[in-house]
Amino acid sequence: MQNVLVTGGAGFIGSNFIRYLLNHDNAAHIVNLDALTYAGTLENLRNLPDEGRHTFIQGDITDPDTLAAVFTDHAIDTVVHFAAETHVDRSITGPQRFIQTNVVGTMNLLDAARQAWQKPDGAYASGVRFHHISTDEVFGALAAGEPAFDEQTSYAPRSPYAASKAASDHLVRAYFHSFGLPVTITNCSNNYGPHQFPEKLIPLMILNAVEGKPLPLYGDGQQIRDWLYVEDHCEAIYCVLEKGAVGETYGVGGENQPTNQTIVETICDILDEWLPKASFGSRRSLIHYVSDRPGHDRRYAMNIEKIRKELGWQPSEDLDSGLRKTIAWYLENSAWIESIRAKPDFQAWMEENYGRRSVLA
Ligand SMILES: Cc1cn([C@H]2C[C@H](O)[C@@H](COP(=O)(O)OP(=O)(O)O[C@H]3O[C@H](C)C(=O)[C@H](O)[C@H]3O)O2)c(=O)[nH]c1=O
Repeated sequence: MQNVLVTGGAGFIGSNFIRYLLNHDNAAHIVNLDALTYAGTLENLRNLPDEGRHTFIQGDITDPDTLAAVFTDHAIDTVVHFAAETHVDRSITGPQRFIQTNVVGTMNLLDAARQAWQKPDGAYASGVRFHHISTDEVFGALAAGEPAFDEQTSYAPRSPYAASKAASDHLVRAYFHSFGLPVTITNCSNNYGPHQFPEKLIPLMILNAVEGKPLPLYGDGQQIRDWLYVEDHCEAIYCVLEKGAVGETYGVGGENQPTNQTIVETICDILDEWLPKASFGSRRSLIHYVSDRPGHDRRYAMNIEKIRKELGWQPSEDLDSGLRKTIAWYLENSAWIESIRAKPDFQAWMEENYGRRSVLA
């Protein structure tokens, strides 16, 4: 792994991965290709360790010419593909962009890798790897008590976002089987941690609770996610790049499965402990139950026995300490928050989203 193309490296997980790689791998040079859509920001790349090994290029994976030039100009030997539209609510109000970026963009990237790496005899340059970052949402929804998803679970996506990621996973496997492209895939559970865009549950609730704004829980708030601290996720990806077998898929989860209500209550309690007492009393009083997300998946959970047994990875962050680190980061990074808030798309989305949901209780 010498010249690593990270797509979507100005986003939440991608920028955390770049930091992780620069800290843990002395040799890797990173080319970060990011379109800087609403969720990507150069603020995520401030103060990188060993900055000289990071090159930023603004560009879109839906443009094949951009991709061909990046592979040629930078002699890319490894791809770690994060670039995607990721917010389920946005996929419900506007699926088009999800298909363009997540499906067409992934296929373009697979084509570019194949063109750059495949020799005339059909063999590939040695040591090349295409790693695809995916999600446990491709497996659909679990009921309470059902066993967690694993690598054998059938695909059953239910949101346009999940369907687009399922399609991208199928394409990556198709390029392995049809063209021999050396691929690996990870399907991760819900990430949280520093630099996450505040449209997602945890950062939205932190910022609203700090400001005394309503905390909108969808439906009954009893949905379950499997929360994975982003640095644990980055470690898992690095582990798969180092030790994972070509053609294989690995599930990555956090083994923390509280209800959404418990997560939000815990955030409120930590802020009550850390900040001066609010005039309205406990921050839990800000919780409002609002109309549910259409087709809301009840529960996700990822079985991690394969990656644990075969590659020796397991998450190390427990939810309470991970949440405390995350909340501390948001409290200490007001400049980052202001830069996100200044984005016109952020304001428009928050207004539209709050307007759409009626407060039920
Ligand atoms: C924003 C928001 C969310 N929620 C609920 C909806 C979900 O049950 C849970 C988490 O929602 P969020 O939108 O943060 O994430 P998911 O829909 O679970 O999907 C996330 O995790 C997977 C793995 C990905 O692959 C997605 O890219 C990622 O966005 O909280 C609320 O109750 N209120 C809110 O205001």
